[in-house]
Amino acid sequence: MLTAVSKFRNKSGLASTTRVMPFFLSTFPAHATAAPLCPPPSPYPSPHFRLPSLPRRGLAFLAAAAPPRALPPTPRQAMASLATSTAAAAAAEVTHLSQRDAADIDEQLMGPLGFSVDQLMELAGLSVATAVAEVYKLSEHTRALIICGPGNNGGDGLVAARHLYHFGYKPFVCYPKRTAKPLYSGLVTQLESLAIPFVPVEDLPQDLSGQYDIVIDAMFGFSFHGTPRPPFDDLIQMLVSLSVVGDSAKRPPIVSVDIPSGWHVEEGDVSGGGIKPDMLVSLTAPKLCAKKFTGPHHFLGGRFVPPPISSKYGLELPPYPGTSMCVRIGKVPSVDISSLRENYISPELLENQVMPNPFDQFRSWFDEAVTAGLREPNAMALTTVNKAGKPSSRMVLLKGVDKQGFVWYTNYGSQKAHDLSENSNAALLFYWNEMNRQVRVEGSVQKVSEEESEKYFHSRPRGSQLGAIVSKQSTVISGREVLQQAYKELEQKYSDGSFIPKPDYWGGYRLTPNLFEFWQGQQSRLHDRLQYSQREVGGSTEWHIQSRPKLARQAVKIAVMLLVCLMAGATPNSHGPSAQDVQPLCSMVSSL
Ligand SMILES: NC(=O)C1=CN([C@@H]2O[C@H](COP(=O)(O)OP(=O)(O)OC[C@H]3O[C@@H](n4cnc5c(N)ncnc54)[C@H](O)[C@@H]3O)[C@@H](O)[C@H]2O)[C@H](O)CC1
Ligand SMILES: [K+]
Repeated sequence: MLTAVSKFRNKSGLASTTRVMPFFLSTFPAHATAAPLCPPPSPYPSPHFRLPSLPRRGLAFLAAAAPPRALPPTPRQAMASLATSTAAAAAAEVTHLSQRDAADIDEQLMGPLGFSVDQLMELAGLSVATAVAEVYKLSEHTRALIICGPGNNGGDGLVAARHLYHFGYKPFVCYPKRTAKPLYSGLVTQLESLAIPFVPVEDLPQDLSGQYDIVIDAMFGFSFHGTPRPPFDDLIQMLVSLSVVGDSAKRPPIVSVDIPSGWHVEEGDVSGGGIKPDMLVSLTAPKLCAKKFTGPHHFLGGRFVPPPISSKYGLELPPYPGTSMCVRIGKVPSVDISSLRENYISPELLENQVMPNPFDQFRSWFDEAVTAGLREPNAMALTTVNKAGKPSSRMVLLKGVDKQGFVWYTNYGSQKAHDLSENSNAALLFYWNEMNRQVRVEGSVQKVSEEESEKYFHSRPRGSQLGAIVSKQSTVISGREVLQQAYKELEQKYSDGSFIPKPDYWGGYRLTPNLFEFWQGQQSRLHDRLQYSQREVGGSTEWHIQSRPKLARQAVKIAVMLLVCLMAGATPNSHGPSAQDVQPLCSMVSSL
């Protein structure tokens, strides 16, 4: 039974992250065998419980099983990936503003369009914080130094500092030229109430690398002109020296808000000796200097541009994905795959905590995955192997599970069906990323009865029934229109709501397991793994559990015993160690 759920940590992007699994306190009730897949409280009917219909992708040119969509871990992650995909397409069309147009837009927004500076600054600062959090994960970039200038760019920095604090970062603010206006003093008071340290310029170390994991440059925005005056000249130089450190992994990344401070708003880094930020968060629309930005992460923030501004200035801006406050623009950086690393933090998975029957254990984890709001937790990778020993995998949707096995439906003319007709052995894999959990199931596969397939077929929406008839899986067709045309014709044929017969070439399969493996990711790759295999005991088959950590502990015990013998100089011919010698080591072994 699920008794506690906490929010999942975000996982995505380019750096290592720590994922904390919500803590599930499991009590394993005796009735668990009869627990439903979804929703949890109702009993599950025989022959197997049917999962509710979930949305499927459209049919491709090579007609294929409708694969489940990828499981997006959190809405924010989904947004992040969408942001990334939107970006490439949009990059070419994004409008870049002149200094004058940027100032004009500002005036329009805060004049006839009814915005206040506080509002815009809040949205701008929030965009900066969300863009930073999307790229620079908390686990590796905790300490953030935000250097704020005297104008609104500095105000954006103060707001971003507050949001970063609430996201879990540890902000430090350097704000040498404070502005007396209530808006700014309010922002300072808010930061003080969070005990965010304000660092005087003279207390900053010459080399910022040791003390901060990320530096946010919020000194100057689009109203900057000339050359920077003290103390910003020195601060900018500090960031310049930081950005020339060769190995970017060894220094904190620099994030510039709207304009890399000190750059000409339209011409960019004219002298070539200016800041070279790793990330630029353009606000409202990128300014002309952003064309000279060569860092890996260019984002757009300030999701407040109303249509009158867009049309007046002919703004072409990328759409913001979902509810995101920022969108990546520009080239998507190539990721070093080997650096993608998760540190899993989960409750322990111990032998004495799981149910003796793996079907019950599966149901318990499945119900927890559903309750935790995972998308399509019934998506599973099905691996089949043909008679030549060639394996192939694809995602399918589990449609039912009971003590007889795992059921899914498909076209009997598909590749998987062909493989299964030659070799009934198959494997299933469930991967519940956000819960740091994976379940492997292996066994043999048989077709379900025609009656069972009929029953399920007619429980599906009529559209899916027609889709199953139209889709001749794994056959090459000349185009999508062929399917659409066939679908249309069938739709017409059955427009009177009459009975749609199940085609012979469509039906279910059931995998009868002989092995289950439950995996739970743990810190430092010391994952928990419990395997259930079958054993013949007194003429009947029983499930037997083995755990990897247990095996590892046994190995350690043996090694320590061996050490005891070696230390005591024991050989087959010697008398071996005395009881006194062995006593402390034996206590150690038994405590393992
Ligand atoms: N509509 C929007 O796009 C929004 C933008 N926001 C942010 O506001 C800045 C622009 O703010 P603004 O106050 O006009 O100017 P700056 O912050 O760039 O700085 C002005 C400030 O700096 C001083 N200054 C100018 N040049 C120098 C120099 N050479 N040396 C020293 N000091 C200099 C000047 O005297 C002023 O005091 C925009 O970029 C966005 O970041 C809003 O927050 C949201 C709406
Ligand atoms: K800036």
